Amino acid sequence: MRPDRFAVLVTGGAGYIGSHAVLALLEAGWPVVVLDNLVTGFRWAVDRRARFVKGDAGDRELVPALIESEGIGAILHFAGSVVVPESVADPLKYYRNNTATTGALLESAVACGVRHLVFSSTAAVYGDAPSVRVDERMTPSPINPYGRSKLMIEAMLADVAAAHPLNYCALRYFNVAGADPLARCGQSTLGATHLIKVAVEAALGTRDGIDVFGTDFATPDGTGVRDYIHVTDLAQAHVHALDLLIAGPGESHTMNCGYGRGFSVLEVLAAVERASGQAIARRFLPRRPGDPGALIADNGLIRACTAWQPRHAELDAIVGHALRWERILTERQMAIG
Ligand SMILES: NC(=O)c1ccc[n+]([C@@H]2O[C@H](COP(=O)([O-])OP(=O)(O)OC[C@H]3O[C@@H](n4cnc5c(N)ncnc54)[C@H](O)[C@@H]3O)[C@@H](O)[C@H]2O)c1
Ligand SMILES: O=c1ccn([C@@H]2O[C@H](COP(=O)(O)OP(=O)(O)O[C@H]3O[C@H](CO)[C@H](O)[C@H](O)[C@H]3O)[C@@H](O)[C@H]2O)c(=O)[nH]1
Repeated sequence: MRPDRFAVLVTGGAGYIGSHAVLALLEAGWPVVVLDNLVTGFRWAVDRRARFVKGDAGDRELVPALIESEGIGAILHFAGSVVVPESVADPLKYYRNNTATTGALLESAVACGVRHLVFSSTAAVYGDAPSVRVDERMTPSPINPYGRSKLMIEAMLADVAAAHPLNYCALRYFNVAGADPLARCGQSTLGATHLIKVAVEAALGTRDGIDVFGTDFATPDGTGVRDYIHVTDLAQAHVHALDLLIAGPGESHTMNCGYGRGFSVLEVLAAVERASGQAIARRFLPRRPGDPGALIADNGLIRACTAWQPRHAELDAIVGHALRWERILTERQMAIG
């Protein structure tokens, strides 16, 4: 505990990335309050040392009351809708639950004098980037409503920080994967579409196999290349971002979160086969609409601005932890029947 410190509100703290961030904050000594409406998250995923409140991040009565009663001085804002194809089919859901909800959260934060906010942005803001390695100076150009809903929030944050005594870090996550190395939590999302999650499900037989979307990209083996970041390293980046906001002279930052290297779909499948000892059946299909061939983070900025030190960057570690968590989930589901 850091009794001299305020408490941190974690919206979406019952979700995949938020639940890992809660662990990182607790381990760094922060008192933590989680606010989550449980639309995709799980109450059991929240560490018992954190206070849990079920509710909406955009609730203009609940949030100010919570900020006042819990002594909240900073917000880590993970709550949102995250599925790209769904955002294409139902864009207004994304402008409501991402953009409008964050607007309401910011109103509460400003009204109550919250000074710091760390926001979950995404590499999806870059869209079809003109180069494989992207840095924060590139003009964002999202190609789907999900990315646009997040870029609108980045713009809103910049305006709010210019007008009020609140600074922020917008962290643009690349491809988040893996699970807590101590197996306390992991990705439990139902019907997930992320490659590593889908591949470990296929290895454990909870799905038949995997579709490989596109074999004709300008990449070494023709399949899509991504910068997979271990969720625990990403969670740690949030603790460093918070420290940066507190220490700094009120500046705000927009920073990539990735390792600066990429793996193809086939390399990921080979890693999952190595870790599980199971062959994964695959179908080769055309490209998914809107998929860039390769997307890799330039992470020079976060490395220069913070003391962030990735510890789990090896693909085998990311896949191994994801697989172990998937086994735990499968066993739990079998126990429930
Ligand atoms: N998973 C990725 O690869 C990835 C990549 C880039 C950015 N992000 C961003 O990171 C954040 C967390 O994503 P995740 O993968 O952990 O997703 P997730 O669905 O597991 O977590 C989101 C959490 O927010 C909660 N929630 C949603 N809307 C809410 C609301 N209005 N009020 C309160 N709680 C609400 C959900 O119940 C869930 O617990 C999201 O903002 C997402 O856009 C994720
Ligand atoms: O079943 C699958 C799933 C994925 N892929 C391929 O695997 C790669 C990674 O795909 P994911 O769906 O795991 O992730 P995306 O790169 O499409 O997008 C993810 O990372 C982005 C940032 O890089 C955004 O944050 C976005 O929200 C998040 O879903 C892509 O080449 C994709 O075509 C397959 O071949 N088969």
